[in-house]
Amino acid sequence: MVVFCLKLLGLLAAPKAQMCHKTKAETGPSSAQKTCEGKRGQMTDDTWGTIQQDLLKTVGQNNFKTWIEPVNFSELKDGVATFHVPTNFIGNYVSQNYGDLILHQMTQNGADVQRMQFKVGAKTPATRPAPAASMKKTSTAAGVAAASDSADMGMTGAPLDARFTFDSFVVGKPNELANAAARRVGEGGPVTFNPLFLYGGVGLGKTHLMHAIAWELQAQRPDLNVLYLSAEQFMYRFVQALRDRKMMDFKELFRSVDVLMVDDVQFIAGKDSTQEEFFHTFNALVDQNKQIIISADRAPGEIKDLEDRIKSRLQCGLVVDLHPTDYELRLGILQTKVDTYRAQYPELQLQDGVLEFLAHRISTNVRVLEGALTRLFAFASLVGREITMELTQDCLSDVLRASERKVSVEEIQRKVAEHYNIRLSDMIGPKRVRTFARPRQVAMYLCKKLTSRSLPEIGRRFGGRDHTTVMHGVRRIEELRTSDGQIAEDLELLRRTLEA
Ligand SMILES: Nc1ncnc2c1ncn2[C@@H]1O[C@H](COP(=O)(O)OP(=O)(O)OP(=O)(O)O)[C@@H](O)[C@H]1O
Repeated sequence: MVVFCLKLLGLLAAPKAQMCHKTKAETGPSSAQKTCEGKRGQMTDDTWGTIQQDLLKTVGQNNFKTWIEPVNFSELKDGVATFHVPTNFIGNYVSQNYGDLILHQMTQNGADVQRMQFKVGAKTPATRPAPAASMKKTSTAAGVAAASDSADMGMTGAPLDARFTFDSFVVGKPNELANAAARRVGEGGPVTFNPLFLYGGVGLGKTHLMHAIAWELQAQRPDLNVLYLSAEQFMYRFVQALRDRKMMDFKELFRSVDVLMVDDVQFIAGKDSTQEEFFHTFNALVDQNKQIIISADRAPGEIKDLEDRIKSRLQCGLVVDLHPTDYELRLGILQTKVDTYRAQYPELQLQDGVLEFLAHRISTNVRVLEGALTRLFAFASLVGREITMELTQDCLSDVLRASERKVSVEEIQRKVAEHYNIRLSDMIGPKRVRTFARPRQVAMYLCKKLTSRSLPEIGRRFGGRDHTTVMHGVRRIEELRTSDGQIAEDLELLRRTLEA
């Protein structure tokens, strides 16, 4: 029988980051290990305490404090040992580096353990549940699959991450509209725009905002049935219902929600029958004036292999995008994160200028930015040193290298030509009319600012022009940037597109 209870509270059981540590022990402890067991399968907090003491001896004080101490044993059930960890990063690190060791110690202490999983969150959930996994992000940095939440979630939605709330979402110019729209929908008032369509590049906060809306709806309108799931999960449910001949149940379930939230809708592109079902679900809910919230990595019209009728439906409501982060937003996010880290690592000193440096240098997505900061704090704590510029460059050299801008002259020429709606050949060609000359100068200016090419090199790429022509062009745009609002706006937009 299908479970009809979609109340958000019922959807919140599984963790955000379940990291299964599968090792050779998955096939069962060795016979030698089995013989040394006392009470088979027993494992208590005390046993974990004993194991921790053993681990302390093996890994040393510093590693122990950083990695093992924050790990809390939760339960051992059906051969699966569950631990709670404060962050994904710690869970992944422990799983990768100490997984075998912990498993070994547990077996030595008589525990019948075959597998371990690390869940982010406190051991005993407070009013809010422990951070939970969304179906779409099932793999972890440890390269292991998430636990089988997909198998046992029945017909409920994906759990929510307790960290993804409006309170923890830092608002800046690039995301203020998306944030305002999300907040409005989160109030659960009369449906004004349907659907709300949020889109943006990787790691810019789409999922964070979706979860924040769901949390807010839960607080403001506990009477509503809210269903949050990824498009992948929607497809999974659909296929399962087809297989089990339970399509009526499936339809009824999806049509009985008050708010349907589907994350990463681009996933269903090219999947014909899933699209068809999604289309019918969508229409049925809109007809009943039920709120739909969708996220995707691009605008509806730009999702390839998505049927036109779906594209047009998705465009019917409010379409808002999360722009690539700017420097101020990145700095704001870093400062907010640092405040939380200070509680976790009170002894750590952070030199002035480090956050500004990171906000300047890491211009990719927020996930990368967060990851860099987490690594930096963990590293500084391990080596017991102040976070200086030098330590930052050492510790994050790979991230910093990967984030170096690699915009090419050709890319700039193409984007600028597109922006001003002229042909590429006219931009590079000899014509001097203003319609072509100004975009050409803008492109030269951006080449100078965003690439490491010299003036003569740039000149060569612009139809063999002399370096003095390039210099003149760059200077002219520099002047116009302060006196002509339109040029300033064009430059900002182009720079953002090129750096995205
Ligand atoms: N404005 C913000 N304030 C605070 N944290 C943010 C912000 N934007 C993104 N983040 C954080 O960055 C990480 C990535 O965000 P999220 O998962 O929401 O990205 P996404 O847009 O869904 O990416 P993807 O396309 O990969 O699914 C999350 O940890 C999220 O909390």
